[in-house]
Amino acid sequence: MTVIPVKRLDAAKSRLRGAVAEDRHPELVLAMVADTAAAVLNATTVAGLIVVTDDPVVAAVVRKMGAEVAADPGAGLNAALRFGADEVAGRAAHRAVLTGDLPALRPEQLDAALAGVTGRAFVPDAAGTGTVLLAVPPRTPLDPRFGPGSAAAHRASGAIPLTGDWPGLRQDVDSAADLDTVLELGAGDRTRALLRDVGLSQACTPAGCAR
Ligand SMILES: Nc1nc2c(ncn2[C@@H]2O[C@H](COP(=O)(O)OP(=O)(O)OP(=O)(O)O)[C@@H](O)[C@H]2O)c(=O)[nH]1
Ligand SMILES: C=C(OP(=O)(O)O)C(=O)O
Repeated sequence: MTVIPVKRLDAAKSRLRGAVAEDRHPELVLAMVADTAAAVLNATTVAGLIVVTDDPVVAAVVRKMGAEVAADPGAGLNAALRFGADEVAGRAAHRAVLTGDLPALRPEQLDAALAGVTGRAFVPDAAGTGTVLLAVPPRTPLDPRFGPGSAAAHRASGAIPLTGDWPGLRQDVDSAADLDTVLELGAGDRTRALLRDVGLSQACTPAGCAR
């Protein structure tokens, strides 16, 4: 089972504000969440998805896609993750938590990363400082340490870093520059459509991408 935490859309991705017009910001965040969720739900090794959120729009969209929704306990990101992981304990071999800002995630990249989970393990983000995925086998506490410098915190807590050729999995979107990168990697349909709509899309050919 996989868990994705999502902040309320009016508060989410504050560092990304300004990348698109203010009134389109919630749509962009939602599109990235939906593309992340779609990739997770299409992964063959994932038994199901639970989204921990207090946002009614996010809840409605991901439910329609086939995810379950749990209310955010309201005590921050790691509390939301612990709560989500507890909700699915005993329902699957492995539990994985994933950030909701991975619009270029591909199901096969998630499958490949999860195949390497033999103990408590994490996937650092592309920058190497943050974390995009933390996973545990049965009966192992999740002990999430997301937040600034989380890759070092997960490593220091004994989690095994997993690295592989998983560019879509590792590329989270925190800034406007990250949007360019996910477009180059190949963002999911919803994110690409939104960015095209606001004039930020790229035209890609086998020779490369150009604005
Ligand atoms: N349910 C829940 N999700 C959270 C919370 N804080 C962060 N998240 C989610 O955790 C994931 C990773 O968080 P960040 O990359 O820091 O995203 P963010 O907090 O929206 O971004 P900034 O406002 O720019 O810090 C995203 O999917 C967020 O929506 C929280 O308190 N509750
Ligand atoms: C919350 C995190 O993401 P970011 O640093 O990308 O905000 C994290 O890496 O723990």
